Amino acid sequence: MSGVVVERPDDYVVEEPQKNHLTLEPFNFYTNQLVQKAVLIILNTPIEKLPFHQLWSCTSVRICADGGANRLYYRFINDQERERYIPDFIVGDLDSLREEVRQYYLLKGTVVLPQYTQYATDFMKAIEVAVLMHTSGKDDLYKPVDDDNGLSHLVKKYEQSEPFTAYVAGGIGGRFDQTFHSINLLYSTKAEFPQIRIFFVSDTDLIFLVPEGTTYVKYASKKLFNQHDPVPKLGLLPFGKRVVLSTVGLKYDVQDWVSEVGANVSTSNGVSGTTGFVVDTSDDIVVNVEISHVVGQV
Ligand SMILES: Nc1ncnc2c1ncn2[C@@H]1O[C@H](COP(=O)(O)OP(=O)(O)OP(=O)(O)O)[C@@H](O)[C@H]1O
Ligand SMILES: Cc1ncc(C[n+]2csc(CCO)c2C)c(N)n1
Repeated sequence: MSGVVVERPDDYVVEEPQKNHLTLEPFNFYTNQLVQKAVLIILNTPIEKLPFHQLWSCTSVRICADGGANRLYYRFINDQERERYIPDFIVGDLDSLREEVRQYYLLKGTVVLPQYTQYATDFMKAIEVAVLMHTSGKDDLYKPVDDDNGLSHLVKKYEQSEPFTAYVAGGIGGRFDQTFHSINLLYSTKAEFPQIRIFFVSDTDLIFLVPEGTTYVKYASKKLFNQHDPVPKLGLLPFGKRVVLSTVGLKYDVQDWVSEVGANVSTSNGVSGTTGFVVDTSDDIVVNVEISHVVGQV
């Protein structure tokens, strides 16, 4: 079998790579500082166990995909709390949006954008809003938009979009086709909107695409995203093509290791790197890192 696996100590100091690389800082939202150009997309899955306040305060545009607005609304027990968290947009076919929720956010100034097409998911529609907000066409979102598929046309009209980060609350771990759709969007948005960097935040994991090439995943400390496990669990998941992987800073570092669905896949690996780890991959893969935060901490 090709490739080598090397077991590392629980804490392993990793230097930033010398060669040309991409740096990702997926855990920055925990620092409560605004991540430049970040948006929050709230999907229709439970949000109670997410680090919600950090996600909210690190983003400047907040978009609910249809029933995601219900999740936001019912997260709060009274209007005094609720009115501090007003989304900018609610978008989708609106078959899940509760009437009292729609009324409330409309009164508070949220733009409600019906998009009735049944050839795109509400999540995809939310991504289109996020993209448009980073183009010169953002003002069009505040004018009437064709309510079937108008967003897709607008997105095509304004091609250039500035790079930005999208944190996605939920979308993983619920219905299996929806979960797979979320994973698929990591690949399809890279092709269609390469300027977006998507990070899914689930109850248990941070999930993101690591593109072909060398990526340095950087953080101040493992404690920032996981206070329970000194070696947070991690998976290197080749949902796309067969890949050849080399890593530095994982509990089970691999070198020239061939990985594909149906053969070897590195699951139940762990993060050893004290302030970062490096993944070198011949094609795009998905990485999940186990997160945990102290219960009760905002
Ligand atoms: N059970 C689930 N598991 C994972 N993600 C979900 C689940 N339900 C909804 N989502 C995500 O939340 C988004 C909004 O969902 P909502 O239930 O409001 O609309 P829907 O009409 O059921 O979904 P869609 O029309 O997008 O298929 C979906 O597009 C999807 O990304
Ligand atoms: C080949 C194909 N498969 C499934 C759907 C159904 N679908 C996909 S997204 C969506 C919107 C849900 O709000 C619906 C119903 C389709 N149109 N085409």
